[in-house]
Amino acid sequence: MSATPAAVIVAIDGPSGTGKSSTSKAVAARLGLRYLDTGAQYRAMTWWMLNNGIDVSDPSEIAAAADKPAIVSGTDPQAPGISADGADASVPIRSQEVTAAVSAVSAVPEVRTRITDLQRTIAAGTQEPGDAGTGIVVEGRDIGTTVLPDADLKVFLTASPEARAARRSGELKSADGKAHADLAATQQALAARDKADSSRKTSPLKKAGDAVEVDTTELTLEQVIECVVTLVEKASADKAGRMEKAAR
Ligand SMILES: Nc1ncnc2c1ncn2[C@@H]1O[C@H](COP(=O)(O)OP(=O)(O)OP(=O)(O)O)[C@@H](O)[C@H]1O
Ligand SMILES: Nc1ccn([C@H]2C[C@H](O)[C@@H](COP(=O)(O)O)O2)c(=O)n1
Repeated sequence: MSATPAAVIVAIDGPSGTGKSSTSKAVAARLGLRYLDTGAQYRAMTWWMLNNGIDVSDPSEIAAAADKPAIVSGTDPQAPGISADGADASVPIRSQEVTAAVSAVSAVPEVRTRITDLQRTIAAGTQEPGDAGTGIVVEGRDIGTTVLPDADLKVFLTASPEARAARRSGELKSADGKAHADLAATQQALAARDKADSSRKTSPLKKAGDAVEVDTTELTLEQVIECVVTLVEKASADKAGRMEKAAR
């Protein structure tokens, strides 16, 4: 008889616009797992700094302020939510101003240490009663390499620059109601953010050696979700099998 599925820790990394958030939320909702958007945490830190007069072009000012705001992330995949010092940050963290500054803020080691500690506490489930021993899907840039190197499953999503820009400008179009977002400008902005995120010294965007790479360029979102659900179910069954064997 097969073992009951085990609670799993899933790391989903990749560049911007590859589908990490959409996929992670849907997979977590389907499998009854918690969900953590780590990009939202870096964005909330950036938003707080912009609102509190921190010069985000000065790494030493960023470092000195890194331990100041209380960043609280929800883990419900249907309504994750995020706040900074008690203020709801869910909407403003998606502004152009925050997007333009977040790579600089997230490159500062003191910021990364602070946010990484938070991420590990949330993943361990020790923050909220009832979370301990429950699984989670954590998405970001360095989850498989640095934050949760012992994750039960690591997935690295990719997509061509053209596909990613088309997805993003579709999003911008629906947000501002204008007929066309500038595709070339969107592609350029994505490339600049990828370059900054993958070339920083501390914990850059990188595929973990043991991650499963999924190229989403030619896949619909639903196909990507199906693919990752299958990978998670297998990782969960394998883990349950190992636990059962160890208990014998
Ligand atoms: N396979 C896909 N096919 C078509 N559209 C997709 C696919 N995956 C995601 N999308 C769409 O692309 C957009 C970006 O997706 P999403 O926000 O999930 O990417 P992301 O990797 O989390 O980006 P970021 O790191 O910038 O937050 C969304 O509008 C989403 O619906
Ligand atoms: N684990 C992570 C997650 C995010 N970041 C930084 C780099 C991104 O450009 C930025 C915003 O992320 P997004 O909301 O676009 O997923 O946050 C990081 O450094 N490490």
